[in-house]
Amino acid sequence: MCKSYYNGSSEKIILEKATQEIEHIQLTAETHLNKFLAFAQQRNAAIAVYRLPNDSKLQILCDLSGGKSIAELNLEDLSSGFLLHPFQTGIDKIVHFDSEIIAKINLNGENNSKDEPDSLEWQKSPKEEIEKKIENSNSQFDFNLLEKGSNNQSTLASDYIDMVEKGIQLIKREKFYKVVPSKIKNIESNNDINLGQAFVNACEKYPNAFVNLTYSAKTGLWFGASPETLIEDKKGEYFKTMALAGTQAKSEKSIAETTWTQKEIEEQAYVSRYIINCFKKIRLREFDEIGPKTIQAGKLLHLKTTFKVHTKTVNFPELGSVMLKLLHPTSAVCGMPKEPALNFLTNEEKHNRDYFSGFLGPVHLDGLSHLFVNLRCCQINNQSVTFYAGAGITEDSKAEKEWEETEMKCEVLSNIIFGI
Ligand SMILES: C=C(O[C@@H]1C=C(C(=O)O)C=C[C@H]1O)C(=O)O
Repeated sequence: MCKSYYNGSSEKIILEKATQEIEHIQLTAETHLNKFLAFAQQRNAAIAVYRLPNDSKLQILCDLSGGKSIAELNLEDLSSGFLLHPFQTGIDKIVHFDSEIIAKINLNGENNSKDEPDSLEWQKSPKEEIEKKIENSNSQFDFNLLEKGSNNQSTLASDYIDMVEKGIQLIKREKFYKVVPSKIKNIESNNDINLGQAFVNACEKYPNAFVNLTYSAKTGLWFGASPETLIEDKKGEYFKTMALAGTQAKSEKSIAETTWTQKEIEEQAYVSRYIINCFKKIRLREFDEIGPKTIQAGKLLHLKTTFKVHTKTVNFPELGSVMLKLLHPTSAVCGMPKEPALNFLTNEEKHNRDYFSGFLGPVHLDGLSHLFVNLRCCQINNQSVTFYAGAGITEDSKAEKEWEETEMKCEVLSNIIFGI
């Protein structure tokens, strides 16, 4: 007869020990992210980490081939993945990361404690061996291997103010009605940024932003927390876009009590009008228009109008792809009319906007393509970080105030990265 040595209390101890061990190997979101980023850099892979607005999951997408450059964008032709598009069209910098590996990290609900483990879920991976390699990796992302920043001269306040004054003069002479000059701010870094921690902090601080961190040898390392959707296209269901413009610092007043000046109301109305003109070009008349409403993006407030089309009702399955071509660059980041405003920016801005005020986001993932305007972003280089920001100018603009606005916009991430 087989004797059983069952002993309730020792079994309990074994179980407790095993549970402790499992908890020990469960990691925080910050540690998971740092492992993924170091792995991607070492393998020459492309990686996109993002958190959609008001979501509790961090999504990680990795392309072991390092991403593909695309000559001409056609959303319909892309496989499921992540897209990065620069501000300027017609330059060789549109890059698509294929969704070869997909993982999700569920943050621990509302009272997410930084020391509590966050569960990692593998949704798609080519080999178990890769999962193990990432999970067991102890190496760190090496900032010394990044390029030195090419946009390395911060824009001087006096140069920015001169550019804005010049823009106002041209508006008065009716060359255009609105233009959005941008600047860069370069801050030296000692190459010891904790990317995982910065990402998780940005998610907590900006719950309704699209928080994103992308890296590939082709595109470099970019970090952003964008408040602005360019297109949201849910196959067979809906298409959405938004007119976001007008900026003020959040005061003691509640959002409901916030008031806007004529200048900001006009500036945002131009963006709405621009979107409606794009709908007109394709003879689309049926859309919902919600707003303008005041929304909060960290310490800043903006005016936002949402446009929604029920794609099934209007029988326009390629609406997302068509609207994307018409919308970019919108008058929220370029100006109106588009051509003269763009010429002004090309002639006057001394830096290259690169991916700033372009667009980025997941494409064809679970039937959703959600592209955001790349705002409140920075490029992390070897020994420096370059922050980008712009401000919408109309006839009633005050140049010094616009400079202050760009400073506040740079602080969105410089605060997270450097505490300034
Ligand atoms: C250009 C930026 O933001 C855009 C310009 C805004 C404005 O001029 O008020 C507001 C929101 C964005 O559409 C930026 O963040 O750099």
